[in-house]
Amino acid sequence: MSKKVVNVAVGVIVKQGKYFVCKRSDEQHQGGLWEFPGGKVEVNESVEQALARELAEEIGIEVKGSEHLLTIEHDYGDKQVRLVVHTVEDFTGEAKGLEGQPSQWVDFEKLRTLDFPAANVDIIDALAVQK
Ligand SMILES: Nc1nc2c([nH]c(=O)n2[C@H]2C[C@H](O)[C@@H](COP(=O)(O)OP(=O)(O)OP(=O)(O)O)O2)c(=O)[nH]1
Ligand SMILES: [Mg+2]
Repeated sequence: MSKKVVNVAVGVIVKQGKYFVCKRSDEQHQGGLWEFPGGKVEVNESVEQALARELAEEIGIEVKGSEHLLTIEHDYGDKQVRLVVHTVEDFTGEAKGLEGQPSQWVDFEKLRTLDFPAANVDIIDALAVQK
């Protein structure tokens, strides 16, 4: 039987050339690493709906528009994920960690030095190409 794949909506929030990242808590899967905010797509929800919901819940912004960047399938061994990554430049509100998670705005040079889950290598590569 093939393993269940968890669909995750991920948002790369960009403002004035900087990227918003949050730190995953130690208890979470891939805990202690930086992430682009987002979360699991629920049943009867589109990726865009999940993205808007998760970004409202986790960082308090309202997404007005987003662009698909790439989709990554990655098997962590204990969990198989499909990250559907969107770039979000069109939003209202001030991004902040609403769930107590550390967060920061970083430029690309800093972004590439942060510790992310392994699947995120492809996201950083895609952003490097865009620049
Ligand atoms: N949000 C996010 N998840 C990522 C990234 N990279 C990566 O491998 N993941 C993985 C880690 C998790 O296995 C999964 C996302 O799950 P999540 O913990 O954010 O899901 P969620 O917000 O719905 O939270 P919960 O229900 O687990 O509390 O995707 C990333 O950049 N951002
Ligand atoms: Mg999440």
